[in-house]
Amino acid sequence: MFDRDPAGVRIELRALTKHYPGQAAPAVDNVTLDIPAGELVVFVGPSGCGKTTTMKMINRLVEPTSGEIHIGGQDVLSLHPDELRRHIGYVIQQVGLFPHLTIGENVALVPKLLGWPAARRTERVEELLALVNLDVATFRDRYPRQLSGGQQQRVGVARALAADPPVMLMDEPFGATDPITREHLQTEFAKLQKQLRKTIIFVTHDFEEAIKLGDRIAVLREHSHIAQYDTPANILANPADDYVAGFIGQDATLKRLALLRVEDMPADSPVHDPALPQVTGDASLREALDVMVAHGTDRCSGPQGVLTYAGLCAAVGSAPPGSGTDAAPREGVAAGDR
Ligand SMILES: Nc1ncnc2c1ncn2[C@@H]1O[C@H](COP(=O)(O)OP(=O)(O)OP(=O)(O)O)[C@@H](O)[C@H]1O
Repeated sequence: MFDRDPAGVRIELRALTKHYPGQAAPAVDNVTLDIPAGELVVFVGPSGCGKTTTMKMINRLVEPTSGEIHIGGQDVLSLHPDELRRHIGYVIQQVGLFPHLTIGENVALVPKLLGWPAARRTERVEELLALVNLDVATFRDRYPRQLSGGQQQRVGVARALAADPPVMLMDEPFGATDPITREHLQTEFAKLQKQLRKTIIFVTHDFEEAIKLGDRIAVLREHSHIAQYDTPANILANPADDYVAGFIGQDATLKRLALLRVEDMPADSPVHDPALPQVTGDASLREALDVMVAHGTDRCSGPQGVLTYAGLCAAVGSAPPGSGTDAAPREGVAAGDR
């Protein structure tokens, strides 16, 4: 099996097609895509374009009509589907926790199927609940209905990671949670993936979520045709066509600022200034801009030095309003764009 290395393996889709019986057109038509080992690739596209069908062919919940799928060089269609699915983590919007099993039992489901001894399962449950920020003593013996939606989603992620699969498929995993919980789960999950480096395919309708989480984004049209497949920064800077630009919306510059970190910027002046509004090194440039706007100033200080509004503009290749020097943000420009 391809999971000897839990750190992620390459996935290759070759001319993958699904034609559901009785349908006039294929749901997925001739899709070829390479997903590099250890990367998180997001499928974004309108409802019905074939995102879920494409994903479900990878763990064979849907059987392809034609084409090939290789995971870690192994031909997926030659494997037994049940056996295959035990080695691929799967997280869905409806979570799918068993209501009559405790949280601990839910998380240990696949390890139990794989025949792990009880002591190893217990240890793994403790490790995983800690990993997704759930207190073991509080949650292990509760039932799913005793958890909030966000907590249940965390359990869903822990369960998918239980057998340390190199591949995870995630279908709108945070889609059913309220916006604040959702943002929190996204931030936690981004940190987790930095550490784990699984190969992940993540389906969403939400372009902001795609930008925040994706190493790469596949923007899909009808029949899963690929409109653009690139890093978030490249898609924001150079959308392939009007269709992709339509997904990005009006505020591409703000989205690009959200991708860049203060610590990755050359400071305009490399001396920390305690008198200015402060930002942390891991804050995004969008957060730095928010701090400037909130304080009505065109500069703030990170640990490595001073950042200016003109510097932020230069980082995303746009000219500051006014003269091109350190002009203060026009009132309403940043805030009104959101
Ligand atoms: N079991 C099925 N039988 C017949 N047609 C199906 C089946 N499942 C999906 N389809 C059709 O295939 C197309 C793609 O569906 P799919 O669920 O893959 O899209 P999606 O992009 O994931 O949509 P959404 O974002 O709304 O979940 C749609 O036209 C859908 O109606």
